[in-house]
Amino acid sequence: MYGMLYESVQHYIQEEYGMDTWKKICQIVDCKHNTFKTHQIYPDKLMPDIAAALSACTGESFDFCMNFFGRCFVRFFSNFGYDKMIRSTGRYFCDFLQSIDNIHLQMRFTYPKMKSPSMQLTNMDDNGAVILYRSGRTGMSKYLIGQMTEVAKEFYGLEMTAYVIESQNDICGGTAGPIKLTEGPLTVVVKYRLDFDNRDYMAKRVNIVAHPTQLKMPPVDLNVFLELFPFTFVLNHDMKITLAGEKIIETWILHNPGVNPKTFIGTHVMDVFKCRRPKDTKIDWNTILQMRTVLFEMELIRTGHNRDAYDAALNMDYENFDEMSLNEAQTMALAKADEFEKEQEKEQEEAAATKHDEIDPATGQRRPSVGLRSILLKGQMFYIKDVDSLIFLCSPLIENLDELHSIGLYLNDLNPHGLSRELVMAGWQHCSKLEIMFEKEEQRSDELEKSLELADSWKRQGDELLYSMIPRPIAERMRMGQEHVCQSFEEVSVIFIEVMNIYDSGSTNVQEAMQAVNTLNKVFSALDEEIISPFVYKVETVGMVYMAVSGAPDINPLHAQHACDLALRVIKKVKSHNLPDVAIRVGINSGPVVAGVVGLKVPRYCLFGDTVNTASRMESSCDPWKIQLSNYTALKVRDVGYRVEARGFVKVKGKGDMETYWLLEGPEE
Ligand code: HEM
Ligand SMILES: Nc1nc2c(ncn2[C@@H]2O[C@H](COP(=O)(O)OP(=O)(O)OP(=O)(O)O)[C@@H](O)[C@H]2O)c(=O)[nH]1
Repeated sequence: MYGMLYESVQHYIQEEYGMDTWKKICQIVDCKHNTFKTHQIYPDKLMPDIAAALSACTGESFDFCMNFFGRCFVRFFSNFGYDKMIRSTGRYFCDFLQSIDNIHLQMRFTYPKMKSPSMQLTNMDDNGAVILYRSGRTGMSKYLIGQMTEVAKEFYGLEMTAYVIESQNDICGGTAGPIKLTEGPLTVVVKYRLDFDNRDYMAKRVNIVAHPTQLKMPPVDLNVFLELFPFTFVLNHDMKITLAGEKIIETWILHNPGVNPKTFIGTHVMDVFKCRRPKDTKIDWNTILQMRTVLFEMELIRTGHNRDAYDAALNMDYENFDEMSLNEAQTMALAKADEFEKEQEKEQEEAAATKHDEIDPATGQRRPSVGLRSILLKGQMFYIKDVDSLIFLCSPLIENLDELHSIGLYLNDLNPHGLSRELVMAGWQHCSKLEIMFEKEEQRSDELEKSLELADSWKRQGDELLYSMIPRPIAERMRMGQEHVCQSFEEVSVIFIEVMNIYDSGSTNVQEAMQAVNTLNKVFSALDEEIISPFVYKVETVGMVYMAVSGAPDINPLHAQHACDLALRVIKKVKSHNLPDVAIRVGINSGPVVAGVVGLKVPRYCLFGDTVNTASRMESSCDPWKIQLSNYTALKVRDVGYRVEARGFVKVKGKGDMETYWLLEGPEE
């Protein structure tokens, strides 16, 4: 389904439910698109999936969400100026309801691959109407109610309520997916009752009094129609073709070279046509009689595709054929067809031999498939009382000159007054203009996609940098606008790790300094790898000292154990690096601290209090490759299985004699 529908959904979900809800929905439906491209096609199931996700996020029902999306679409397409098109469909809401098919048809140059639904107004009265919706997509039936409700309100000032009278295959679609009971695509058929004030429209219909001169009009000779609409055909009650325009017969011969042209007349319509729209329509007299306001699309069945046989068949003067010579013409046409087939096979072998590219280097376009494309006729079935027949007043649906050629037709085959030519030429110009526009749009949206990705990566890098200076929970609070983030913690464990013998600060040797920086970087990177948030948080590095904390900013009752685990891990890890002469020593102390972000230019998360000073002393008075715990920390972890050894009383600067412990190992695994 085209991106335009998804753009409207994304726009209004973000506007009415917020960006976070939209992000959550994208996560749920695994949608990778930051934006949707208007003219790009996306999976149909995404629409019901997004509705199911919105329903899960908001508690609204699935139907409510699909109805909401339908309303979003109508509100959104005004951005493209389509509201003017809706307003011009007719004075009354019923006029609009009968023009929806046409609206989609007129948009087929802009959305060439559109598979739009078909709508048929089957009944009207003062209080509303009944409309029949057919589509190859599941899950859109409530979407349509939203669209019609919004159009009725926005463009006709009508309050409309709609409900489903009966339906077939109207299942929700989406990833859960329709359970395909039958092979091939499902056709969804839904009949709605629309309740709205329709008195004006009904009154208008009654008041149109035919002018007296119109009352006694002479019947029109059907051949006039066939001249005006050379692709037209007439059907009797058995739905057999009783009359046909010159061009439809010619085209049928062209597409069915071996068949006797005379057989076209008298054949059942469904033996020579496929009904493309409305889907799955029963082609019988009574059904079609009910569908006079519906736009039909009939595709001519073709059995063959060769020009020469056509010329041969066309140049035959069938009028004077008796049965025998008629077969002669057929034989000749078939011989021509065989010849053509052989030529084609030879050409394809040559093409295969010369690595015939699918893409024509001259135009960069895919080479058209050899042979003729079938022709699609669009029109309405009218009942002509005088001859008690149905006439299919139609024109060929041809988008551009390439398509005209691929069907084997020329501009002068198209009826001059039927606007088909103008449409083809306009379509052709429109398409080429559109192609340029699409390319530009593709380019712009690719650039937008790239800049969004770049912005994303910068944001990620910025976040990483920020989180390296400030713990994530603190950064999020500051991002939400919380000013001075300062907190006191009853008890944390502070860890100081010093890298020793790495550099003689008195030395002036640059080489040594460079070497020291490299080694320090290796050791600190190894320490960084052991920091597992939210259990332990890296606070800072000052010179050769690496400071960490457990129990802030995330409260953590096991802070002492996590601090000791970190210490044991880093001793083991740095030892495993076997860096010559390098050693580390670790000091840990537990107690209360105050923590907060200080500084504007380079904000830092800092800890304050005597607990920090003591932890630092535990490190600075520790032996290489050892972990020294304060008395308080040692008693805390000894009770939970950590092996500690009393070091005795240590003279600690600014603290006097302190009883400290060595940490030997963690609890038995
Ligand atoms: C000028 C306005 C409109 C434009 C440009 C437009 C265009 C489209 C496009 C591009 C699609 C997607 C089809 C596909 O990707 O295959 C679509 C689908 C659809 N349109 Fe329209 N449309 C318009 C007005 C309307 C209105 C007014 C209604 C009904 C009140 C309507 C009913 C639908 C429905 C129900 C679908 C869903 C597809 C389905 O059910 O199979 N459209 N339309
Ligand atoms: N890296 C780091 N070290 C700290 C912090 N707070 C205190 N210290 C260290 O803890 C030790 C004890 O601090 P104090 O009791 O204030 O001692 P001081 O007199 O300021 O500093 P010294 O000259 O080392 O005695 C000192 O070595 C400080 O450098 C801190 O937030 N970060």
